[in-house]
Order: sequence, then C-alpha cells, then structure tokens
Amino acid sequence: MNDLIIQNISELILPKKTDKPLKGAELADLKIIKNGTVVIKDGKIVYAGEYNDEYVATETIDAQGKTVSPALVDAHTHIVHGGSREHEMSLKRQGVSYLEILEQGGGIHSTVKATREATEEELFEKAEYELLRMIHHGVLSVESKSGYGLSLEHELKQLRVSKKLHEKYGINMKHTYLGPHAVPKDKDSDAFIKECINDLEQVKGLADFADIFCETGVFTIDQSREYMKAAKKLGMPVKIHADEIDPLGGLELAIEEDAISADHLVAASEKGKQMLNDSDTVAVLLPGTTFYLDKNEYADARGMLNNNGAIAIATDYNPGSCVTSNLQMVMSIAALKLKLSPKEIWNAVTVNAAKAIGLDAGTINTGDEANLVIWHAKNHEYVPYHYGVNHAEKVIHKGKVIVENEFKLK
Ligand SMILES: N=CN[C@@H](CCC(=O)O)C(=O)O
Ligand SMILES: [Zn+2]
Repeated sequence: MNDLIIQNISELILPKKTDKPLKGAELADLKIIKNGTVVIKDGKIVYAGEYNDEYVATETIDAQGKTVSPALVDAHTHIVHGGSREHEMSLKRQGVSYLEILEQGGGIHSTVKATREATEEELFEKAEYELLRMIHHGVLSVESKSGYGLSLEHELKQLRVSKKLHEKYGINMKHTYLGPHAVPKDKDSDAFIKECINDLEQVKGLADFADIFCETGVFTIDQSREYMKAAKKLGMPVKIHADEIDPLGGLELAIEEDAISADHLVAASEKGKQMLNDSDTVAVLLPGTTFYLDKNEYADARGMLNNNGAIAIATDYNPGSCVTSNLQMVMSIAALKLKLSPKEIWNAVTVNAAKAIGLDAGTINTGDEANLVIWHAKNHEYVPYHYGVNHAEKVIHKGKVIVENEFKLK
C-alpha cells in the first residue's frame, strides 16, 4: 500500500533528471503536466506524471487548482551569523556605498563582531528560526556558509552550528567554509590568506566547499587562485564570490579552476561569459542582492544563457547585502530584472541550484526522495508573478507533510 497520493494537480512541474546542470537553451526545457498525479511510498516517489487512478494509498490530497513542484533549493546563504545591521539602511540612503561601509569597519566587520560575541547556542537559535522560515517557504535544500568568524575558532563555531541544524532537521544541507570573506581589521591581507590556507586542513571535516570573496579591497585574483588551488589539493571543491561589484576576472578564474559555482557575477566580463560555453561551473545569480543594494545593473543572465552557460538563482540571505530568506521573492526579481521566463526560473531554483551545491535534488522522478511543495497557485507562472508573499501551502519532506500554511484565525 502506498502512503500518499496527490491527485488532480493543476500543474505538475517536472524538471529534467540530469547528471550535469542544464545549460543555455536547456534551461527553458521544463515538463509541465496538466492534471497530474504523484504517488509516494516510504518517503520516495513511486509515480509522477499524467492523471492516474490505478494507485491506492492510505492518504490522498486533492490538489485541484494547485501547482506541485520539487522543493526549492537555496544554493547560496549566510544563514549562520550574529546580530543585524538595520542601521546600514539609512547610511545607504545617504549615499554611502557597500564597499565604503566595509572600509569604515561596518558591513561584514560588524557582523564578524556580533558573530564572535555570540555563543554557539545563540547562533543556533537565530539560524534555526531562519531555516524554519525557509522551510515554510518551500525550501528543503540549503547551502550554508561560514565567513563571519575570520578566525579558525569562530569559523569552526559557525560550521558546527550549520552541521547541528542539518542533523536536527535532516533536510539537504551543504556547508561552506568562507574564511576569506573579509580581511580582519588588524591583519595584512597576504598574511590572512596564508592563515586561511593553513586552516583548510582543520575545516575540511566540517565543510563541503571552500569559498572566497574576490573583490576590490577584499581579495585579489592572485590570492583567490592560490586559495582555490590549496583547497583543491586537499580535495575540497571550490566556490567563489566573483565579479559582484568590479570586473576583476573572477568568473574566468572560477572556470579555469573548475569551481562548482561562481556566484554574483553582476560585473562579469564578456570573456568570462563566453568561457561558460565549455564549462559546467554553475553561475549562481543573486538578483535579490542587486535589488537590496539598490543598483541598476543586474547580472547578464541572458548573455550567459546565450553563451550556453549554466545558471542558478539563490537568495544570498545575509544580514547586509540581501536581507531576505524568501526565495520566492527572488524568483520574482529574477523574472523582472534578469528577464528570465518562469520555466527558466523554476529550473534555476531546483535542478540547477542543486548542481551548484553538488546535490542530487530538485526533481520528482520515480525513486527520488519525495521532497515537494504544493503551491497555492493554479499554474507555474503564478508564483513569480504574485510577488513578495508565501505561496507554499504544503511542504512535503521525505513523503510527510511537515508544513501546512493555512490562513486561519484563532
Ligand atoms: N559579498 C560578500 N558576501 C555577502 C555579503 C555579506 C555581508 O554584507 O554581510 C554576499 O554574498 O553578498
Ligand atoms: Zn555570499
């Protein structure tokens, strides 16, 4: 006997199961079944496709008027951190730029102070609340970075919190060491990169990836290359915050070093975009950050796709440059500002986002873990269209309904 049937689904979103990320025109290749059925047993998908009434199960959900998709994948977050930086909003309004705030000891540095001062328990409690918010918004795979410790002791503290969340909730999580996220105020940048390289050995048991912020006034291309090579030598796949503000050639470096992803890329060069053609490095675009930094230029998603690149979309949830953990909101920004179609966006937040963090997730195929969302939306176009709110009605993890978002008054 099966455990659950979801029947009469208005639109069933079925991203393609693939070993490699979807590239270029493939990003628009998304199967959508009208009047679909999903059958689940022992936490796994038994059937997903056209309407089928031959199966029996102990429970049936009628999803008439609803859309069903794989649970979302948030491939770039800084969920574990101390404190908050709401005062930076008025600084920004006075015209102080993100990098100026950082130079003045604010920005990342003020979160470093708060993170160092917080106990492991305090960090856990804060990150847990946000993780639960993500799950309530339909996300069941999360990448989580360190990077607000800037010393081995505090980076390890962040990574342990991330692991504990993973253990407690059992959703898919990947943990990233981002030791070189900023140069500590009292240190020289070359000396600090060496320190981070030395620390790789000790963080590698807790981290799946090594990441670095390559940017003007932060870390150079040469420092980033040295760090990435050292991480790869230890068997750690690499990621890079690249070309977010200035076009330093971070995308080119990511591709040369075979990074699993290159993230941000607002200022990526034409050469870098062309190099995507021969690469499986996923360009993780973070349009919520461009929006929140109040910039007019967004990453050139269409140019990357025209060059046969693989792209994914993520929140970049962090306390400074993108203070939202609502990936649905970022899907809307992607539609408006990256000029992506709804089909491209669904692939970019499911199967391609999973590839950007080395996960086999984001699909609903026979044998897959049953991680799904039933959306209060009659079709796949509705979610990015109706922006800024939560459309996730039921979130299903390993075949069990773990979230029911209902409008009910006490
Ligand atoms: N760009 C660098 N790191 C984060 C921002 C961190 C912060 O401002 O606290 C990002 O991905 O946007
Ligand atoms: Zn980031």
